[in-house]
Amino acid sequence: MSRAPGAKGQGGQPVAGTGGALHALIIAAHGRHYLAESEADGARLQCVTRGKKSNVAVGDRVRVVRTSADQAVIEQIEDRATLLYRSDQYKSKLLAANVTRLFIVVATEPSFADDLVSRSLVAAEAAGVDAHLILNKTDVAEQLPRARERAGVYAAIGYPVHEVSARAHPEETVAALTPLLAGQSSIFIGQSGMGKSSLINLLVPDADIATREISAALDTGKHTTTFTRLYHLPEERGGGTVIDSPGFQEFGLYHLSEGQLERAFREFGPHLGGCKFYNCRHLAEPQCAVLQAVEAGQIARMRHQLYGQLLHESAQTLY
Ligand SMILES: Nc1nc2c(ncn2[C@@H]2O[C@H](COP(=O)(O)OP(=O)(O)OP(=O)(O)O)[C@@H](O)[C@H]2O)c(=O)[nH]1
Ligand SMILES: [Zn+2]
Repeated sequence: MSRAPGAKGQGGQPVAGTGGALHALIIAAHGRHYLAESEADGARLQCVTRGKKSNVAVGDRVRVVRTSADQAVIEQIEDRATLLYRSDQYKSKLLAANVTRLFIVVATEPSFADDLVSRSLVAAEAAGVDAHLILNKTDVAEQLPRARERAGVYAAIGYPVHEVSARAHPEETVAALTPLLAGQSSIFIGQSGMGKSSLINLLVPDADIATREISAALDTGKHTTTFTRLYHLPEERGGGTVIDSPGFQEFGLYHLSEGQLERAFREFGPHLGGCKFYNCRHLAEPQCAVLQAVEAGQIARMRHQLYGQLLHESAQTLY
């Protein structure tokens, strides 16, 4: 499949006989190339944006104008219910749009990073997305108590933790996760090796075929796991969609303001307002209710340290 000289060559004008604007859902993104699915008939369209804009995310609902049978230009992004993104000092990167639920996949082994889990939770809070943890590989018995204890820190502050084993108990895993996914627009994120692909393959029976099709349409060559894509869940299990994002090592949140950060640590909530200074940053101020809660063991030190790190990062943005 050749890629659109499309937009540029034809000035983005609709091709005669291909119809006018269409509503479509972005189901994959690879650099500035997107794959959209027509809401009318499910047709797949390779899309580009006008000019150098790259502010489109998987999960976006867009209005496109066809430039050929299978190519289109994105004209407009519909209002988003939610937008998840990460950022570094220099720029931000859209992760997914219109997601209602985020699942962070962790496992008994390899060991997971609290830093990445907490950053994902902060991103979810800031975006207004409901967040859950999936603790996979419960069959690895020796590591289970420790992993449970570590996941328990998140359960204690209100994030549901679902224990599954994609390999040893696939049917139970599907049964446990299906009601959580039905009718939702979900995203799965996780470090490499946690079993995210194994879970997606259980939940989306034709995920491999769909990925190959998307990869071919986007012309990504061998890099099949380096792009974010959206799958439809089987109707007989209640439908919904799930976005699989490639694993990443870093989850920068430089774009969040101090106020957003304070609110994104939900266990700080009951203590906010109890500080001596109304503009307390909860770092080293005297009579800070948050610091007192850390000392009293009511707030996990690890979480407070990350809060401090994120405040530091939010002061570093160059954009
Ligand atoms: N013991 C055990 N192993 C599992 C389970 N689920 C997945 N694995 C194994 O864990 C390894 C990683 O699984 P993947 O599904 O490839 O993990 P991933 O998180 O998608 O990792 P990347 O593909 O690197 O992003 C594979 O060898 C799986 O067979 C489980 O429930 N129990
Ligand atoms: Zn304070």
